Amino acid sequence: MWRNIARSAAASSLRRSRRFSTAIPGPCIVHKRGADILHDPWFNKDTGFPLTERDRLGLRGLLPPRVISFEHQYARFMESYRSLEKNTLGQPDSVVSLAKWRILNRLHDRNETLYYRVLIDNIKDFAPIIYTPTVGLVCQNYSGLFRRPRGMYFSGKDKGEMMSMIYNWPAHQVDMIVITDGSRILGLGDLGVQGIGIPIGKLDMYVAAAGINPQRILPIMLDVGTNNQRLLEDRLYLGLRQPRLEGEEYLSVVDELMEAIFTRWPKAIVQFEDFQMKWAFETLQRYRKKFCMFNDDIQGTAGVALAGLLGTVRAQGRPLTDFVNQKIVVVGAGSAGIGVLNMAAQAASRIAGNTGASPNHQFYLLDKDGLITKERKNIDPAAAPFAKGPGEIEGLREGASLLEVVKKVKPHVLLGLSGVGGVFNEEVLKAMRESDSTKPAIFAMSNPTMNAECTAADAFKHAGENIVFASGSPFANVNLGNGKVGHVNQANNMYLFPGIGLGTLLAGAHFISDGMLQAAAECLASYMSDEETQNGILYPSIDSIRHITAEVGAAVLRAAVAEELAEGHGDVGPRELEHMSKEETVEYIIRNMWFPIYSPLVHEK
Ligand SMILES: NC(=O)c1ccc[n+]([C@@H]2O[C@H](COP(=O)([O-])OP(=O)(O)OC[C@H]3O[C@@H](n4cnc5c(N)ncnc54)[C@H](O)[C@@H]3O)[C@@H](O)[C@H]2O)c1
Ligand SMILES: O=C(O)C[C@H](O)C(=O)O
Ligand SMILES: [Mg+2]
Repeated sequence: MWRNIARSAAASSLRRSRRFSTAIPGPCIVHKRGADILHDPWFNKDTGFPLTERDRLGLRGLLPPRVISFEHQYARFMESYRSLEKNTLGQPDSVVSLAKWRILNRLHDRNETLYYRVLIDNIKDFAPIIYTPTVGLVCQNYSGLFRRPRGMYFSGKDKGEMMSMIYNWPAHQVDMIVITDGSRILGLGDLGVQGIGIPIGKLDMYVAAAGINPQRILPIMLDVGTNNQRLLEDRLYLGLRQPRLEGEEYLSVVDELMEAIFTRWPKAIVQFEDFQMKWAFETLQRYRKKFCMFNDDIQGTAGVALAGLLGTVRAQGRPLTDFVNQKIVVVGAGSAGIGVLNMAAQAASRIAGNTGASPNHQFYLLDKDGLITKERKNIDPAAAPFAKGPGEIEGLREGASLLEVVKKVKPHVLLGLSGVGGVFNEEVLKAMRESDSTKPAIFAMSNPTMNAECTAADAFKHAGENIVFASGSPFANVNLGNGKVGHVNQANNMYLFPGIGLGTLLAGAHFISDGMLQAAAECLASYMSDEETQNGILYPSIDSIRHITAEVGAAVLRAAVAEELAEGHGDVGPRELEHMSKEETVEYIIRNMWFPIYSPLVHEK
């Protein structure tokens, strides 16, 4: 009975997702035979190899005789996943999440086609396991969890060797690379080499959401040491046991890696992820015009937050032009917080029609030392444009506490990117009841869950039921009683980075412009209907992430075409891209999404 239910549920979700599949899978060339294929997750089909293929590839006798269909393999995996869920009921969240991660990771290591199919079809359930928040726990426990490597590892000790090392990667073509130096993993700090989990999780989202072929992705860890004393003393730690490289020494290592990457794959796109603030901004500035790259924490996050901020204006039933009047308090002046403010300021001045008035007078920025004003000593240059002058903050002093700021400003929006769990405490949330907005917005965007500025339940309890709430990590909707539900949005850059990467790739752009990023944010902002935003729903459900990504990708591609940055991809040249309508561009993007289906394997020496 259960088997049938599991199978029919699997079959219906397979049907649902087929709209993204290409009709008949073309053959796939493989340069291996026999057991080597079974041990290669790109090509392995486990018991799914048809008999003719077993003969052709020298697999006969290496597998049990019965051939199991893909649908049956899928149902079998889902059954074991569901029984794991049943068997771990009542155990601590971290134990359950890690057990789920392990079973998914084992499949990932064995059979990527089946892995990505279950991931795509069950993205809402599985994203919190392979991505945020569980990926944070995985990074924290990486040395103990390590079984086999994934991606590439470059270290400070490889200086002078990177250009040849990059050719050790087995794929001929790589489209998307996510790279970290592990220095600021989510809100968990410096995790050194253990941060490799982040590029892996981000690239899984690229496959699931953007349909990038998993044979063309590459997670990279750049290990320049760690300043995390606990890791340096941990005998199981797998990274370099030395303090982080700094200054020119650090930059020369990153330079060498970037040169190596783009020498081998000139058309690749590189996403920088979870670099500590000083290097996040510095590397973005250094490489942005030279290579096709972006920083997701600065630029991806900014677009997602801006879409949410515009959504909160619509949620109040006000026209978008009212955005310039919104008082926004940003807590956290790091790469993410400053990135958000830069993009919000650009949007405000666009909306204000470039009147020349200071676009950011409605923004308030706090860091660990409180409100940032022009009196701040050694102010970070990136934060300086948002520092308040004496005339702008009557009654507030340099370093004023968050509570003081909220009480005085009565902001429309309170947005946290501080990495500190619980800083939106009961008093702060209660103070938001006095907000000048009819629907105050609370964005607790820090990750993972423990580091969120507040929980969803606390936000609705203390700040009131009429708030709009969003968090970076997933929380369940809140039951407000009397049949009412407090909707929880997930304000996470996963809604944008896959579309930014895919749109740039298919445009064949060599540079990711502000216009392309702005197009991505605007596309996400306009995705929801007025009715949805007025019900506090600012972002779509993650179930539709492939569709959102197709739309965002098309917006990015069209912006690249408009700016004459598109050079085309494969057989499709810039002229053809130029002549595509909006709908045709979305269709083009969808047609180019890889979909997990077993292809006939053809051996070639
Ligand atoms: N939801 C998303 O999509 C998303 C995207 C990017 C980053 N993030 C999260 O945002 C957080 C910050 O990321 P980042 O790259 O900006 O980090 P960062 O280290 O560059 O910056 C953190 C900032 O928070 C400030 N801060 C620390 N303690 C504070 C306190 N008690 N009160 C006020 N400010 C405080 C610091 O002074 C610093 O300015 C992380 O938890 C990260 O996971 C979420
Ligand atoms: O990784 C995430 O979930 C979002 C973001 O990039 C972060 O650093 O927190
Ligand atoms: Mg990040």
